Amino acid sequence: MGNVPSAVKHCLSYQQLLREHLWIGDSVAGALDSAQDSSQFSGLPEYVKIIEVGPRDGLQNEKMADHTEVMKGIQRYPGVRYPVLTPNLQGFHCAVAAGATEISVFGAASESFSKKNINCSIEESLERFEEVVKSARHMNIPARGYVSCALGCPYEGSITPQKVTEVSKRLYSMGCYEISLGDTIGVGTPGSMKRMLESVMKEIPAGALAVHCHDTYGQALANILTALQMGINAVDSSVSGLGGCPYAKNASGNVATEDLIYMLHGLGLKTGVNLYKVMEAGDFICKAVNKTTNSKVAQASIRKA
Ligand SMILES: CC(C)(COP(=O)([O-])OP(=O)([O-])OC[C@H]1O[C@@H](n2cnc3c(N)ncnc32)[C@H](O)[C@@H]1OP(=O)([O-])[O-])[C@@H](O)C(=O)NCCC(=O)NCCSC(=O)C[C@@](C)(O)CC(=O)[O-]
Repeated sequence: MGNVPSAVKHCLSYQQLLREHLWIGDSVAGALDSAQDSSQFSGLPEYVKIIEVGPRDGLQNEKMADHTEVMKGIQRYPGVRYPVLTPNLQGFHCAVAAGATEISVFGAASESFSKKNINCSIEESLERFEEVVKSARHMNIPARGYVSCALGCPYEGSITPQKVTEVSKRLYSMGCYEISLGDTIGVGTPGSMKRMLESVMKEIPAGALAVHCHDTYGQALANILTALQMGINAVDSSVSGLGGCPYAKNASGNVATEDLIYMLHGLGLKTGVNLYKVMEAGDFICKAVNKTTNSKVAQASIRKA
């Protein structure tokens, strides 16, 4: 990795740790001492897919080199997808050249956020995404779609469930296999999550939806539980709760992967992920970027040690 800056080196070893311990899915053995019982909750899925966004969302506020350098540096393993956010065709071609095996287009349900984040209107963004997703499909590269500001916008305040539904439907119709609904600034509550999902699920099946909850107001786990009860079984999270969006000032990171796993395993749901090994990855990356973990589970285990 000759001239790779140290932040990127950290990212590479971090990716490695996550791959080994999270994406490959070690067996879950005795992750929790507490009783595992989901019987009090109706409608929960048996298995929850966790989409680890730490290497991207978790580090996007850090001073780091371009993704090409990171993608070139990582060691590839069979069966592992290496997704990259691609705002336009230019980004798509760079990502493919760098070996991305999955891409995500990222739109918003708020005009103002769309303009700040990707410098175009919602309609223009959807036209660009059409081209990107079409190219991805030609190359058999799976495409995922994000809808930011699904529960509120840092510039416009509240966003209607209808708008979220409209943008999600367009992304789904163009061929995104999964739509991740982002509470970008973490202002949602179980009530607003339920209202938004009720609307979106009239157009898109639960199996093609994921939630992406930032934890600014401490509502992320409650919002995720609401989504699970409504039949969603894919959840984005970031190890140690690192991250935030450069265009959503004061928004905290995503829900911590450790806390999410703790809740899911406590409910008796399967994830295929070993909590302790994720905590090791969290400890590693926090030290590397000189941050304190936002994971309550990790904090509790530090206090216990
Ligand atoms: C989308 C752009 C690039 C438009 O930026 P722009 O300035 O409108 O682009 P442009 O087409 O006018 O081109 C200007 C220059 O940018 C270059 N350019 C054009 N496209 C690319 C590209 N893909 N990669 C590299 N370079 C690019 C292009 O080549 C040109 O270079 P020049 O000729 O001046 O040297 C910009 O606004 C941008 O980079 N936005 C991304 C910002 C970002 O990373 N935001 C955080 C992502 S996280 C998120 O959105 C939320 C999420 C997903 O986590 C979920 C949630 O929490 O809600």
